[in-house]
Amino acid sequence: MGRMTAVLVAYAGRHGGTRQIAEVIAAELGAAGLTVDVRDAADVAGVEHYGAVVVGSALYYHRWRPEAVRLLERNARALAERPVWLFHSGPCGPGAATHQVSLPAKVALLAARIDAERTVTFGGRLDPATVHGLIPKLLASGRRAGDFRDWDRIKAWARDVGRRVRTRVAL
Ligand SMILES: Cc1cc2nc3c(=O)[nH]c(=O)nc-3n(C[C@H](O)[C@H](O)[C@H](O)COP(=O)(O)O)c2cc1C
Repeated sequence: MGRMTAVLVAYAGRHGGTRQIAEVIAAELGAAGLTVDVRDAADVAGVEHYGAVVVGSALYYHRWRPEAVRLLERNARALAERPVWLFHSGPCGPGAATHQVSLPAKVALLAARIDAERTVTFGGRLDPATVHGLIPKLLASGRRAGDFRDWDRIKAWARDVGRRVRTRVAL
């Protein structure tokens, strides 16, 4: 397996829900025969070693986490030379499974610069026990409380990415 088949899956979140999505994506890509690194976006020094990159962020107040935005900003040129897939995770409650959220404006500009693939939205997880502060507790209450991550959908998306990586990246 050549160097260019290595894929980076970088994530940013606050309560571990997005990290677990990144890990499941990485496992699917690994099962497809790709070499995969899964990293906290804050720990990514560069993307030059990777043939393709997946970047995912949790949504907080309609924004991406700053670590994920910084990764896109700092590596925009190198990312533009590679296939890049973006995902975000957030919607909770009724309709979470199908709700597609558009990219925050700043991230949309970066995505255009990078020529990223179309972004996918995955449902999120809201646990009233782990969020801190009055507004977060309110947000995490009632019908929005729970785990709305659809693992089958996430895995199917990852398998599709894997297929595309294999056809687009020079082996
Ligand atoms: C304070 C707060 C604000 C949030 N804002 C949004 C939002 O604007 N859009 C959205 O879709 N989800 C929003 N969510 C839901 C989170 O994105 C969801 O809980 C996600 O799974 C968190 O990922 P993490 O565990 O990786 O931090 C918010 C959650 C909290 C606690």
